Amino acid sequence: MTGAPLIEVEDLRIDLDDGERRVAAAEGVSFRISRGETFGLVGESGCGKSITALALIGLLRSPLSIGGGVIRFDGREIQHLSAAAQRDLRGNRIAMIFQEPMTALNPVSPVGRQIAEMFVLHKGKSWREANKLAVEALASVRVPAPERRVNDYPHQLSGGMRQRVMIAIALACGPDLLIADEPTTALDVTVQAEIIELMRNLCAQRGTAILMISHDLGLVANVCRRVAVMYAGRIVEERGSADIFRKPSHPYTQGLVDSLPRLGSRAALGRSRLKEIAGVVPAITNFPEGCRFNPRCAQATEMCRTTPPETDMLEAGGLVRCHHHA
Ligand SMILES: Nc1ncnc2c1ncn2[C@@H]1O[C@H](COP(=O)(O)OP(=O)(O)OP(=O)(O)O)[C@@H](O)[C@H]1O
Repeated sequence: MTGAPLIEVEDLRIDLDDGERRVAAAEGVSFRISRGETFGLVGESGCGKSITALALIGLLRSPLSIGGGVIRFDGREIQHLSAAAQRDLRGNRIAMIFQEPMTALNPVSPVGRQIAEMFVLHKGKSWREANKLAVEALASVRVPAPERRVNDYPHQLSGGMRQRVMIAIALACGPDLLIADEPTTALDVTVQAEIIELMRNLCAQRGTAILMISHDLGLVANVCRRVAVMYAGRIVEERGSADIFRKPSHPYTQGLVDSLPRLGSRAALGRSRLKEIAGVVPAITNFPEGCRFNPRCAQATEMCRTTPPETDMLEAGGLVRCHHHA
């Protein structure tokens, strides 16, 4: 590990331009991830997690675009790289896996070929060599009988096996950063745990940093050392994973913690309902004045309705954006 961050996001703003006006879908987003570190981005659907990830890898497309701020990867500003250099960065140094592997995999190409392609395109290997490496890559993600499975098409594999193939493709070139956006949301719980364990182990062995994105705070805190909580396009709290559970500082984080089933609790046993956060995430075009969480917050005061809170450093370590933080 070196002291310099692997990726550094400073005051990032993402604009949505609907042809008539330009609004900020995300703003003031700042965080850093060191080499080999595990960092989570958590929040309900629509808070801006995925668009932040897409901005990091230069894949935002119209009507969304970067409206301000800086993204540095290994000291270089991503926005100022040529399209070819950005492509190279994506294949070689930053990889991404998504919720539904079927949309990322090519349905008419055997999975072995799709893995081998990474070695040919990004590492200059011959097809013969790349095919051998593809079998090894499938074995590394514990796909049984990899020498036969390389010939399978994506539809011949289960959801869990397809996600293993995606991990093999993502890690083929030995990236420095793996972005995992809801990687197991479509899978059932036991398969989910296996895939997370596999991803975590492989990245730890290879020193690959993870940016994990999910609506599930329990899952993210289990995998990541640090967690940033996002609400309505802003990071509202950033803490060490253990602290987030022990002493959440922002009322929104508190709400996310309260909505998690606890082992052995009545809710976990299905006998009572979990405590949900009342209300919904506002649409981008309708962010409230002041603190964006104020309409859903039991602690909101007049100041919360008029003045956006600044980011405060917490004595115990971490950051929070709330006028009345704990
Ligand atoms: N191509 C697009 N055009 C217009 N709005 C978009 C587009 N992509 C995302 N958005 C909007 O940007 C906001 C943030 O979306 P984003 O996908 O980042 O949320 P998220 O927190 O990742 O949630 P989810 O888990 O549902 O993907 C949402 O309000 C979404 O509707």
